[in-house]
Amino acid sequence: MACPIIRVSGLVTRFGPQTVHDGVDLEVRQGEVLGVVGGSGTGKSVLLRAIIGLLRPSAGRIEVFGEHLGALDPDRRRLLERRWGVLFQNGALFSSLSVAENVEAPMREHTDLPQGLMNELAGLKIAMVGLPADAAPKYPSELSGGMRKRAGLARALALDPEIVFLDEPTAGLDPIGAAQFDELIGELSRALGLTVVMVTHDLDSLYAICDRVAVLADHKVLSVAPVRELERHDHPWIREYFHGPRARAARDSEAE
Ligand SMILES: Nc1ncnc2c1ncn2[C@@H]1O[C@H](COP(=O)(O)OP(=O)(O)OP(=O)(O)O)[C@@H](O)[C@H]1O
Repeated sequence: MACPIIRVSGLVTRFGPQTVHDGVDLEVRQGEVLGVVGGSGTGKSVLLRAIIGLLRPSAGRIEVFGEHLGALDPDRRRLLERRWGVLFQNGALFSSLSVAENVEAPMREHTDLPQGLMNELAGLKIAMVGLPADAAPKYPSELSGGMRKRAGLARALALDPEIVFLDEPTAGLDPIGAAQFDELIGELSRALGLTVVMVTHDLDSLYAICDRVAVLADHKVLSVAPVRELERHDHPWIREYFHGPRARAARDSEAE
């Protein structure tokens, strides 16, 4: 069995009187595509932000690549940050930078590569996510939603990360665009041996590319299992989620 690349134990997250997580445990295995699902407001995005160190948990421990995030000095933290890439919910591109400049931004922040090499690498990443070369000089406002997501993914891949975190990558895409994006993530994960942690509401994505799915409910991770096993879980939210009409449609399209 692949070893855990991320280990979250006893995570508690509170905002004032609100407790979002109350003892979240989760292990992510190297090379897997892990989906994170749960009702609205159950703390999926907050969990992602805690794992990448954007948010300090109230209690608990988060280890990434065996390093305890809470105990890292800033230099070690920066080294660790180079090993993952993040695609935020809306792509979060810098609107005043071209696509190529967006992809180069992490290189500029974390490396001393000469400009020529950065240009070349950005071109490679742009091609890798299936964008045409003429997208490179364009600004985010000149791209479709699907192209912006791809550009965000190219930026997440800029430093050849070992883990990619995706927050609702297919939200806002039409079903064909969403399926193509799923396919791209699956292909990249296989080809590059990437570990992918993906917050999603998209049942199609779970069936299409996730090796396992973690369910957040009742302030905890209730279960982590392949989607076919989760279908048999008896928690009311999981039952409703996996046995509603949308789940049936997703299962049927996977079977086709
Ligand atoms: N910085 C913050 N300060 C205060 N409350 C916050 C903060 N960030 C998130 N929250 C609260 O934490 C809860 C969980 O938020 P989160 O965005 O993780 O939910 P989610 O499961 O991703 O939901 P959705 O599926 O609707 O995107 C929400 O009630 C939210 O209002």
